[in-house]
Formats: sequence, C-alpha cells, structure tokens
Amino acid sequence: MESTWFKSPPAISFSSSSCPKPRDCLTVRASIRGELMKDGRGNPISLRCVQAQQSSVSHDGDSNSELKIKEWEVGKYQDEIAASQGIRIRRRPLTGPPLHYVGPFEFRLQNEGNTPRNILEEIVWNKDKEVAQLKERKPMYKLKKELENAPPVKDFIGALKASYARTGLPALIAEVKKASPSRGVQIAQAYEKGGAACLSVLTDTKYFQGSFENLEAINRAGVKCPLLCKEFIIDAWQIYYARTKGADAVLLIAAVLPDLDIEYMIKICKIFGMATLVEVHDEKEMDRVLGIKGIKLVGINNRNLETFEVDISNTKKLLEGERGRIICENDIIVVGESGLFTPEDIAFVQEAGVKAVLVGESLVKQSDPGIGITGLFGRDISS
Ligand SMILES: O=P(O)(O)OC[C@@H](O)[C@@H](O)c1c[nH]c2ccccc12
Repeated sequence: MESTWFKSPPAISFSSSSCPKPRDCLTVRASIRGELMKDGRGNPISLRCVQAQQSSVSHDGDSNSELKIKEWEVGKYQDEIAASQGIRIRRRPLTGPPLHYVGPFEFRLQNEGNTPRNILEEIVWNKDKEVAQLKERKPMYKLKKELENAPPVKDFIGALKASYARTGLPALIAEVKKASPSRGVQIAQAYEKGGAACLSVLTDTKYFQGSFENLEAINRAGVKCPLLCKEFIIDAWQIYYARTKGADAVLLIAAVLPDLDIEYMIKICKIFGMATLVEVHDEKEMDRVLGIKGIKLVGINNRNLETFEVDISNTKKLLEGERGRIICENDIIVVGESGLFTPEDIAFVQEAGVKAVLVGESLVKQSDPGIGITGLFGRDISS
C-alpha cells in the first residue's frame, strides 16, 4: 500500500524553532530507546516535541517505520545541537529516514552530504550501525541483568594518583592495541609487571583491530590494573556493555559527544563507580569540557582524529594560562595521549602539567613491553 507519508509530507520542521526546548529533544532520542526518562539534571523530560510531532503523523504506516522516522528526526536535532557547540562530527549520514519518506524540500537538498568528511566521522557512522545491531541482540533489560554478575570495579583515578605519588613521574596508562585475546593477556601482564598504573584496551574491531574479548580476557586473567575501555562511545548502552566486560573506565570523545551527553554519561559511570576519561584535542573542546560538571580526568590527544596527525606540543598549548589554572584549582588530572616515545617526550608533557600518560605505539614496538616501559621513562618504574 502506498504510504500516506509519500503523498503528504508531515508538518514537521527540523529547525530548532519548531521545538521550544532542543535539550528535551536530545534526551527524547534516548527515551525512545528506553534508556532515559530524566534529563541530565534529573528532571523528568518533556515529551512535548515528540508528542506534537506524532499528532501530525499518519497512523496508516506501520509503527516501526514511524518510530524510525522519529528517531531520525530527533537525530537531526541532536546534530544541530552538536553543531551549535562547534562539534564538526555528524552522528550519522544525512540520508533520510525510511526509503518511502520524502521529506520537506530543504532536507532533500541537504541529503547530498552522505559521505563522511573524515575518518572520525566514518568511524562514528559505522559505530552507530554497529551499536544499533548489538542493541537489537542484547537489549537494555538483558544487559542490566548481566550487570549483576559484572566483575567488581577497580579505582582507576586512585591507581593513577598512587602511581604518580610513588614514582614522581606521570602515571602510565599502557594501551593494549591489536592482539588476539591470548596475546592481549600476555601484553597486559607484562605492562602490569613493568609498572603501568592502568591499562587501556582498544575494543573497536573494524578500525583498530581491538575487541571486547580482549577486555574480558584481560579482566578474567586477574590483572590488577584498572581497565579503560577504549571505544568510540556514542550511546549509553555501550557503557553498560563495557561494565559487563570488566571496564573500570571509559573514554568519552568531546569531538563526538555534545556536552549534555558527556554530562549524562559521566553520571551513569559515577553510579557504576567507573571513571570517565574525557578526551579533547583543541582549545574549544577543552573549554567546553572544563565547563562540564563532574569532570575529574581529561585527556589531551596529541593525535588529531580527523587527520591522524600527531603533535605533542598540543598538550602544552592546551594547558597554558587560564586553562591550566582552572585545571589546577579543580584538581583535574590531565592525561597526555598519543605520540609519546622517549623520556624527553615524557618530561615535556610532565612539565606542561600532565599527571598521567596514555601510550600504545612506543610500547608495542618492543618485543618485551616491560623493556618498552623502561625505555619510555628512562628508568625502571616497576617498584
Ligand atoms: O599509540 P599512541 O600514539 O601511543 O597512542 C595511544 C592512544 O593515545 C591512542 O590510541 C588514542 C587516543 N585517543 C584515541 C581515540 C581513539 C582511538 C585511539 C586513540
């Protein structure tokens, strides 16, 4: 049967002006997924926007595609809000909702931008699909049940502080990069023996050849270092999932997530006792993140995730002046991330103000990761 959507497009405008409270729309997307019925400040969210729009939706079409259309619409709002915060990464391609839908003319015009503009955007678009499939297989209610058997949480920030106090050097978060689960466990154990305070485990498979199996195996092997789940998190579901696999901390990338999402995800992590490493790459992202409540751990990525270029002076640049002062006053721990290879590099970022470093490449280059750690710091930091 021909859809009424096709004949008469609904009276939906995608500009924020049709919605008096764009923040509500952002959270509505989560509530459609059944995850969130309160806003970032704990107030019940208003479903006004969706309700208003639903009243203009024909009920001839099946409710599934209506829901998909709703999700797409709210996703549009989400991208608008993100763009207003200077976020260049779009959460999904501009392809419209289900094929039979012909949207307002202005949006058909915009639909030209269906190719990702850079690698980060491509990763995020793929992640969006991947997470949707995973969620179908394991809906939230099942995941919540599994949480009851999740391994106990380890204190990520406490481990960083203890290591810094012990060695006087930035605490090491050593990254387990692409590896089979058995090799991943060996590497993790060698990092721990070599003096790493915490471990980062890449879990993205498509682009980084990591896996959640690695995370789970390292946790099961009894490694004592707290574990950071290094994932492209775009949905709270992933945090729950990471916890069931033994994550003690998650990475939140400011280039991808709007402030409200970061705030909301920090709250979820807090409830679980997990830490959040909020990653920034430029001044604008740093300023946004410093304005978010509950920030304790900020990572400065020296690698631009849009181009993959690395420049370690980025860490220094972002810690100068007023920003450095705010960080000190608020007792925020800064992690220097990427491109660190030598004791001089470590000294450079320490001088700039970091109390921890996240290192992958330079450690895995060595056949023995323990020797890699000694080479990186210029001395044995294991005891
Ligand atoms: O291997 P390096 O240059 O030492 O970098 C490690 C880590 O900082 C890097 O893997 C990283 C930092 N942030 C990310 C976000 C996504 C993927 C990877 C990363």
